[in-house]
Amino acid sequence: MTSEQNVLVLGEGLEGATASWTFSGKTAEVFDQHVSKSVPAYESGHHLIVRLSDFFVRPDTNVYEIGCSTATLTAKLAERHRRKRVHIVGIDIEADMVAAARTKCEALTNVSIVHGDAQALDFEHASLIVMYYTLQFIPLRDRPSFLEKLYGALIPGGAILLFEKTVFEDGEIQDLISQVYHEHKMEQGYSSEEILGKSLSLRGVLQPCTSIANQRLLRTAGFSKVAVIHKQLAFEGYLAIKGLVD
Ligand SMILES: C[S@@+](CC[C@H](N)C(=O)[O-])C[C@H]1O[C@@H](n2cnc3c(N)ncnc32)[C@H](O)[C@@H]1O
Repeated sequence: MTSEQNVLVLGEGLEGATASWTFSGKTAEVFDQHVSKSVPAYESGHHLIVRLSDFFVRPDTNVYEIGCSTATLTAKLAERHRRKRVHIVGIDIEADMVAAARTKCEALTNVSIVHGDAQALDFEHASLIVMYYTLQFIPLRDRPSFLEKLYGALIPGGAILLFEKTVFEDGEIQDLISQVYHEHKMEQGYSSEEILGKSLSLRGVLQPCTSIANQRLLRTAGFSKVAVIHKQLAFEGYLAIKGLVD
């Protein structure tokens, strides 16, 4: 039997097929556990974003988390800025994620959870836009215009915090980082079959770029200041600031 025909095991009881990873259905139910085991430094990345958000979030603006999943980070941002007259907006394309996000944010009066494809939505008067491992699921050809749209929605001095899984330019480094990442997943309790299954299911769905390409994308969209602010194996975070003058 070929890998295309196999039912793949993906961890947390999830099943799938090659090149067919989805965030809908059962994935939403087990997402919090799955993502925190799969993404190295998942929680410390959230902490970094929350701390950095203090420098950019302004009263009477919108703060967006695009691809909020179950709203773990959206809720942390809302809690941090609850005294600031700021509207925190979590967005996700998957109805099951949106339902879980709305439940998690029920008690937070400064949060809206929007169901939709971020590529088709309008953004406005934003002081901060966060994408925590979401842009990697948007088709490569659409990323330049999408980032230009987000740049246009930011107020001067506003920022984007973008986290992405990346690939290394050097094949040898890519190979050894991949091996260490597999070991990390084994330490999280995943079997070899689950690790391979997840990797096959993400084929063509998660499209990573190099660090250089991501930084170039941000600069081309208009951001005058771009820096790498987080790095753990292939998982990288960028801060991109819109200049006070365009
Ligand atoms: C890796 S998860 C994000 C994790 C989340 N930010 C966190 O901190 O736990 C990616 C999310 O992006 C969503 N997504 C993918 N493409 C999207 C799009 N075009 N518009 C809105 N959400 C999207 C997926 O449904 C998924 O929930």
